[in-house]
Amino acid sequence: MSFSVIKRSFSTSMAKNAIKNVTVIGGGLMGSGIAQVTAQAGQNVTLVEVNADVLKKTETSIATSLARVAKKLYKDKPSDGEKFVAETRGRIKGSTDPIASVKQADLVVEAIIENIDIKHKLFKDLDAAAPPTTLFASNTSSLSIGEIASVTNRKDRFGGLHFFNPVPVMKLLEVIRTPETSDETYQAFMAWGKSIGKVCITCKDTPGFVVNRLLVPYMAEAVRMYERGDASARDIDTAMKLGAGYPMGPFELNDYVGLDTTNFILEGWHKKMPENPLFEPLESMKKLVSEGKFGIKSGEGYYKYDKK
Ligand SMILES: CCCCCCCC(=O)CC(=O)SCCNC(=O)CCNC(=O)[C@H](O)C(C)(C)COP(=O)(O)OP(=O)(O)OC[C@H]1O[C@@H](n2cnc3c(N)ncnc32)[C@H](O)[C@@H]1OP(=O)(O)O
Ligand SMILES: NC(=O)C1=CN([C@@H]2O[C@H](COP(=O)(O)OP(=O)(O)OC[C@H]3O[C@@H](n4cnc5c(N)ncnc54)[C@H](O)[C@@H]3O)[C@@H](O)[C@H]2O)C=CC1
Repeated sequence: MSFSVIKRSFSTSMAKNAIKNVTVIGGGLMGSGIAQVTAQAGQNVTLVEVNADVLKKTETSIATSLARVAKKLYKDKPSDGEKFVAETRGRIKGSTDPIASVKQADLVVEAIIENIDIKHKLFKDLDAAAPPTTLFASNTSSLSIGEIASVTNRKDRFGGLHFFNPVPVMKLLEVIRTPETSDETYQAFMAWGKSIGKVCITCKDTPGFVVNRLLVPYMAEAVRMYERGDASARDIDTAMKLGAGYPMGPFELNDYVGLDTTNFILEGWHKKMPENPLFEPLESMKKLVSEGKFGIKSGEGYYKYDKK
């Protein structure tokens, strides 16, 4: 009896605190997807970018992705698909003013470039501007959530929400709690992840969390095999797709994510953990990055791509 009373008051307080207004900072590859899936779930999104031109590009990429989702969801009724796209887009408001964008926010998800100094500057400004109840999260791939949160006065209301690329397709959300993230914040993150259709797992604030801590060494060993001449990149990719059931081989995935990103992660972890041989930098990847060959986004990485 007393249990059911407690349960009711807990769920009432959760319902009262449900996240409805989300601000996403950064509308690149990840931020555009995060904004899209949040709006698809019926929540209001403010999407912040550095200028109007980038916002326009973000808007186009969300429209393209939404059209793919609509085609799948409403294949027998295209008019409903059009309505879905229009309504979802209508819930996303673009902004170039991060300070104003957080005034009404229940949750802020940061997805700007992977640079600790730039993230620190942003969160310092947002912390001063946002209501004390606003929850903050970073989508960082490789940095420490605690270190990012250290410049704010809301370390208990700060955690990691790590999405996967492409966000509209990948079902996983890693919810990261630091030793200072409160239980209430953690529960709110888990509930929010579920509300936008993701399957949440929890991980401590350790380098790479779960997926990247396993994926990066795997990818690095594949590159070492190629550098030793054991097998070609194409054959390693074919082997891992047909022999291990991966949707993409390690070189295709590397080109898809961006070699600049994986190289940055590896170098950062090598600097932090120089004794760990898994994170030794990769000569072929460093060379490609120095030549501006970042993978699909630049037209060439381990493979060549037609520029659209
Ligand atoms: C090296 C490690 C370094 C880590 C660096 C940091 C990175 C991180 O922090 C975390 C990460 O994100 S790690 C990367 C995780 N992502 C992956 O592993 C993707 C693996 N690839 C795939 O799942 C499929 O090839 C994929 C889904 C991408 C494409 O599938 P297909 O090859 O079958 O191609 P499609 O037929 O075009 O697509 C399949 C269905 O998905 C829909 N779709 C794809 N992209 C979409 C998008 N952007 N928006 C909306 N819908 C999308 C597409 O419509 C299709 O749907 P169906 O028609 O129903 O099949
Ligand atoms: N690329 C990937 O597969 C994944 C990346 N991540 C993480 O997500 C974050 C974003 O990565 P991507 O979307 O790949 O990068 P991206 O380079 O595609 O997008 C970053 C966007 O942030 C914008 N930006 C930079 N500074 C800003 C600021 N102060 N205010 C507002 N916007 C700003 C840039 O204009 C750019 O459009 C990084 O922390 C990355 O580690 C996480 C999961 C997967």
